[in-house]
Amino acid sequence: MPVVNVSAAEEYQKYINADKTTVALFAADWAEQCGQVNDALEELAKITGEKLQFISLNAEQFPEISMKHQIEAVPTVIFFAKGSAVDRVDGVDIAAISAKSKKLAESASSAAATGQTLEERLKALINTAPLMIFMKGDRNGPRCGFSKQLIGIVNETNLPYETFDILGDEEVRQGLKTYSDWPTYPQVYVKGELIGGLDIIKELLANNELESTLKG
Ligand SMILES: N[C@@H](CCC(=O)N[C@@H](CS)C(=O)NCC(=O)O)C(=O)O
Repeated sequence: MPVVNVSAAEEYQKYINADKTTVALFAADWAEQCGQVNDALEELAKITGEKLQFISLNAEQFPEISMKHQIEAVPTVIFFAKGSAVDRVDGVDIAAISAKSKKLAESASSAAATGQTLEERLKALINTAPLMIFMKGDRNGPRCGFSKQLIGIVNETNLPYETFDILGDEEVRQGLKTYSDWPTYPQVYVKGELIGGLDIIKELLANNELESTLKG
């Protein structure tokens, strides 16, 4: 399916709320670079056609939508999964748009192959191990100070655990925040139940309750 030029708000809503992930280009006629991004999306649509859908809309024609998504410059591309913005690229960064689109198409394929919904996938992921940590990076290379501190504390307990790098999967990164109603990473789960982030782990440590809590 080629890039669909959306001309009504209802049409836009229908696309972004669909089961298929939507790549939406916020554009303006006067900004030449939007054409470049549109052409790139047309090419991506040929490759990822079945997995993703592509739309473009005139940002100025939809001021409320543009404001809601803080469109400060055109072109901006926003990736929507079931109505929620899960990622974006501001400006003409064709490589980033292409990489993100391909990644989302891949995760759509794996979800389709296993027949899993995102919720089922998240549930399976948080139950991967009795002690499960969702973080930025991994235990050998945490990519955020909070995740690094958390790994340092958990390592002291010598308990076995598994990690999931949310930086490699935007759908999980955003989806788990909603699923668990917890807006940040790291997130620590024991037997599928959320314990909390770094502050909670520090609190448990200070109260001498960390090891017993992590054992479940
Ligand atoms: N006070 C938090 C600190 C964690 C935090 O603020 N994480 C931020 C920055 S690494 C985060 O995950 N933001 C959301 C995101 O990056 O998706 C805790 O106790 O875990």
